[in-house]
Amino acid sequence: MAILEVNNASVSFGPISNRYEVLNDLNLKVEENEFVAIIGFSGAGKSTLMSLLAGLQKATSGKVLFKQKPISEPRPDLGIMFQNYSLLPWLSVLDNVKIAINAVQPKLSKSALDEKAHHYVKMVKLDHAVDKKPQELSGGMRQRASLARTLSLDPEVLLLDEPLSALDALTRSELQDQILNIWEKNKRTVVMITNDVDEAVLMADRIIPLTMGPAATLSDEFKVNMERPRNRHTLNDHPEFMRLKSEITAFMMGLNQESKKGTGDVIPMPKVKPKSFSLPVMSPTFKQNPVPVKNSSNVA
Ligand SMILES: Nc1ncnc2c1ncn2[C@@H]1O[C@H](COP(=O)(O)OP(=O)(O)OP(=O)(O)O)[C@@H](O)[C@H]1O
Repeated sequence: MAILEVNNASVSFGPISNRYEVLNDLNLKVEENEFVAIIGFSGAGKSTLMSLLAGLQKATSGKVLFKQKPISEPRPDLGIMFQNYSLLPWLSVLDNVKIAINAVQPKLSKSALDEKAHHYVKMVKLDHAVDKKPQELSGGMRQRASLARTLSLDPEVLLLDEPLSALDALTRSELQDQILNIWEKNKRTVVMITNDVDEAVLMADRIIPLTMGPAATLSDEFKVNMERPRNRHTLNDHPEFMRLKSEITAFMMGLNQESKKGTGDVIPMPKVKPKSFSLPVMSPTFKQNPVPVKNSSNVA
């Protein structure tokens, strides 16, 4: 039975006279303990989709259900990690994690809270920076602090909006493994947004492309029929990995081409004809000694 379900959901912004439809008629079913990757271009509406799944954004039409019940507001069992970190700037890394844990487990003793917060900070390899404030961290460190905070809530569903995009390749690999570990060991459900096809194939059970906006929608999925644990070191030689990677890449390039059709490249000209047009006949003296014409745009 699906733990998370989207039924014919659309999201639009702006007044009725000037509606901007970001998402159109989305349908999605995520089963318990599944790992689903959503892949899409910048501006397609991926974050809007995540906000919709997290209960932060209401659907203009259609429904979003968690365990068969409509999601009306954010809830701790749907843990979202935003692309833009959203850490509290006046709190240290440790306190940012503590405040999140405290919100869902207010009765935890001070020492238990401290221990739990340290556990998650260590998990994302930020133990050397526990006392640093967000502005003292690099982008990648902020991303890790944000991930620690989301993981510390121990949510049933992890909604990860490009969680690894600001990381260097090595840290990115390490955190991919961490997320996979947490998902496998704790039997969690993950919906992750990424724009990295390799990452999606390495991590997910299913990969669902989001078409280009406006009015983006979810395309047919790609199933990743590869045994787990997947070995990142031999992945490039795996025939299924190579097949999926090339099929998904070709599909995404097709979406990109499709969205360019009829836009930007050729500007349609209005269907108007000048009434009459003839060049003035110039006198011989003008040809020999033309008086320069002052152009308003280059007059000092
Ligand atoms: N609250 C809002 N009001 C009006 N327009 C919005 C709002 N939120 C998002 N949009 C518009 O919806 C579109 C999709 O935005 P969204 O942030 O979901 O895209 P994205 O795929 O996550 O982009 P990126 O990968 O660049 O972060 C954009 O054109 C954005 O301007």
